[in-house]
Amino acid sequence: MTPPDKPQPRPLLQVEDLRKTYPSPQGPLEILKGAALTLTEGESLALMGESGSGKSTLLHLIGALDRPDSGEIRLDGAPISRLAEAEQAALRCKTLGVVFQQFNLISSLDVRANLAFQARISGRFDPQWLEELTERLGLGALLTRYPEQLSGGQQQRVAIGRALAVRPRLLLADEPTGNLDEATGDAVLGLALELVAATGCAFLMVTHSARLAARLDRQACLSCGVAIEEDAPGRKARAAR
Ligand SMILES: Nc1ncnc2c1ncn2[C@@H]1O[C@H](COP(=O)(O)OP(=O)(O)OP(=O)(O)O)[C@@H](O)[C@H]1O
Repeated sequence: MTPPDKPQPRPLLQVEDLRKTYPSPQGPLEILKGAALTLTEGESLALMGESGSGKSTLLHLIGALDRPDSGEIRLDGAPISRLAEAEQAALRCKTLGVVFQQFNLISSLDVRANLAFQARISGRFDPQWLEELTERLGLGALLTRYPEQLSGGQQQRVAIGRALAVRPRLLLADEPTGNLDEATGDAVLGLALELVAATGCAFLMVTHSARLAARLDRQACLSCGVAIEEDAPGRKARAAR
C-alpha cells in the first residue's frame, strides 16, 4: 500500500510583485521593483543585501507599518496591505512579533512589564508561557530592572521575549544582533532560533552577516529591487517558490 502523501506545509507569508517608491529631491526613488518571496509555517529566512537595497522597507511593508505602491502581501491568506488601519493594528498585535536593532523597549516599564506589554494589549497574556520565556531567555534575575539598567544583549533578549509572548505566527527581525558584539549576537540568535522552533512560527530576519544568515533555513539577497534566493552553493534562483 502506498503511504498517503505528506501534507505540504502551508504558505504563511506570500509577497508578490511588490513595488515601493519614495519621493526624493532628485525625483522618485524606486526601491522595490517587483519583490517576491514565500515563507511557510515554521520556516526561517535571512534577508541580506547591500545597504540601501530596501531590506528594512520590505520588512516594514510585511509588518504593515507602511503600504506598498502595488503588489500583494498575504499573511495566512489575508491581504495585509489592503486592510483598514484598525485591522492592520490588530494583526500587528496578535499575529506578528517584531524585533528591531535598537531594542525599542519601554523605558518607564521594568523587564516584567516590558515582556508582558504586547501580550496584554492584544489579549494574549499567558502567564505560563511568559514564565517559560523568562526562564529560557535567562531573564529571571532581571525582572525588576529597567531597560537602562540592562546590557545590550539583555535588552535584546527582552525584546525577543516581548515579541514572542503573543505566540506570533511570524517573527520579523531587522538586524536584531546588529548592536551586539559577535559572541553576544550569536548567543541571542541561538535563543531566538530555539524559541522560534518552540512556537512553530515563521521567522524573517534582515542581517548583514552571511555567517548568521547561514543559521537560518533559507537565505535571500535583495538586489535591484527584487529578492534573489540562494538556492544552492554558487547558484541563485528567484525567491518566489
Ligand atoms: N521614508 C523614506 N523616505 C525616503 N526615502 C527612504 C525612506 N525610507 C527609506 N528610504 C530610502 O530607501 C532606500 C532603502 O532603504 P532601506 O532602509 O529599506 O535599506 P536597507 O537595505 O534596509 O539599508 P541598511 O542595510 O543600510 O539598513 C534608501 O536609499 C533610503 O534612503
